[in-house]
Amino acid sequence: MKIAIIGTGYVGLVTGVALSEIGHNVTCIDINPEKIELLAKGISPIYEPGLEELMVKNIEIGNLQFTSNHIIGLKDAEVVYIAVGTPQGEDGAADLSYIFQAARDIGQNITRDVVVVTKSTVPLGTNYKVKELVLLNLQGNHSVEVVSNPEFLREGSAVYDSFNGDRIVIGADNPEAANLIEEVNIPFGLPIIKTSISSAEMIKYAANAFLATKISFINEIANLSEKVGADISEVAKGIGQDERIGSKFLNAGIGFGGSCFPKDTKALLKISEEVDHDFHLIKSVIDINEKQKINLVEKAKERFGSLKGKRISLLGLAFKPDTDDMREAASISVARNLIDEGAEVIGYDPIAIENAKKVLPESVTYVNYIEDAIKQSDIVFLLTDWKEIVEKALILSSLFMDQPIIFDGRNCYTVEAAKKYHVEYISIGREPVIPDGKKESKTSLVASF
Ligand SMILES: NC(=O)C1=CN([C@@H]2O[C@H](COP(=O)(O)OP(=O)(O)OC[C@H]3O[C@@H](n4cnc5c(N)ncnc54)[C@H](O)[C@@H]3O)[C@@H](O)[C@H]2O)C=CC1
Ligand SMILES: O=C(O)[C@H]1O[C@H](OP(=O)(O)OP(=O)(O)OC[C@H]2O[C@@H](n3ccc(=O)[nH]c3=O)[C@H](O)[C@@H]2O)[C@H](O)[C@@H](O)[C@@H]1O
Repeated sequence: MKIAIIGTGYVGLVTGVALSEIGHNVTCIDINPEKIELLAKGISPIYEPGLEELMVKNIEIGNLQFTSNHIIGLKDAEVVYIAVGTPQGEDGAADLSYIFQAARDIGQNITRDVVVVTKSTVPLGTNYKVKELVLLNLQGNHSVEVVSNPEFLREGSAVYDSFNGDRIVIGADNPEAANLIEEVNIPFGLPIIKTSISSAEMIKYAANAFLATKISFINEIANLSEKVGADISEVAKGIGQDERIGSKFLNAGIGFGGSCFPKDTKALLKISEEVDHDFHLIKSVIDINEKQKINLVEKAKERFGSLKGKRISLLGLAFKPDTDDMREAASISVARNLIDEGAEVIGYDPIAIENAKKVLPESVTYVNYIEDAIKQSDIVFLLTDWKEIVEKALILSSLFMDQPIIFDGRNCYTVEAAKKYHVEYISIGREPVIPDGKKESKTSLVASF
């Protein structure tokens, strides 16, 4: 089938590549000409494991094209996906300006009957507005249907998720349009759930809000556990074994970040306010998360009294491992707060440094190797559990720091491991580890590395 995708960000690009991989002829359109130039050369502008290889393969076999020209991209398209951003607006509601512009672009440039599929996360009722706008801008006599097809991929495993997702939601009021989009998706071999447009729009917000709630819940239990002498790792294991609860998304830490949970929880709150619904729970989820982001800074202040002049390395700057996305990353609030306290901040990330430079305070300095970050530090903050960081931070701190101390925002190590390496170790929802006895010799540490 001939498909056009508007927007080649995390969602649009991955969707375009995945649809081309299952045999569709896909043209991805973006208003950013630099992105399109890179993409046309087979270079992915984002770091996403496995994406570039699949993209190059489908460009070569002729299933995948890129353009910044809507006239070229929309010509003859039978299905048009909207995958533009819906960032948080000033009042917390989703900013729909990119969605509405995409709808106008579609209306002005389609050359045949189309089904418009909204992949972007949009508030209730948006799909109807999209249909209206497409029709209003239509240049010919074409029929237009809209389908809500929310996306559930996670950054860092977006390609895997596209082919292994738990479900595909198709929300449509018109059964023929729903059937067409089902046909597009059948080769994925995933369960398909058909709903009304409004239910599909709500499913996306409800899914993200539920996951965010699970995280804020476990973070509150972690904070309480610290005060009463329980250990959150044991508690999470104990409750996660109950199939009704499930073990996923029970990792306590420094709160959820990223391009979606923070904005989607706020957008859901706004949606509720607009219909006079007092959504108390989601308000608490957001508040808990705000506080949780600076949990480690508070702990460091308590431990040292003052952080003035302390050299603190932040290990992991992206909002989660395996991505270069810095949107709402915990490192942003942590760096700002540490600098306000007079600390010197050193940043390290395996992939996200260039993006981090655009959003972290100017006074942050960066190093290209984790070894250098730790060697220069009085205190280590572990913020993102990249595999490399987890493998190296504990042992390198033990090796290179005079008085090794790690504040771990992702609970990467066991208490036993911290004790073994004689590292002072402060994590979330667990007893701090205060090292006792003599540190192992450097030779024996190097040997075990
Ligand atoms: N990032 C993620 O992991 C997920 C995002 N979503 C949702 O998907 C949507 C897209 O998110 P991202 O891919 O992260 O956004 P993004 O900001 O990375 O990419 C959006 C792209 O759309 C382009 N664009 C904007 N207006 C355009 C127009 N009129 N014509 C052509 N291109 C245009 C921009 O230049 C940009 O490249 C959002 O609603 C988001 O909430 C849903 C699931 C996962
Ligand atoms: O709508 C979206 O954009 C996407 O949002 C999330 O995906 P993503 O933000 O890429 O990443 P997650 O793995 O969900 O992590 C989000 C944040 O929660 C944090 N988290 C996650 C899990 C956990 O147990 N604890 C925890 O603190 C992560 O560190 C990260 O900061 C959802 O998992 C996707 O299903 C959804 O499509």
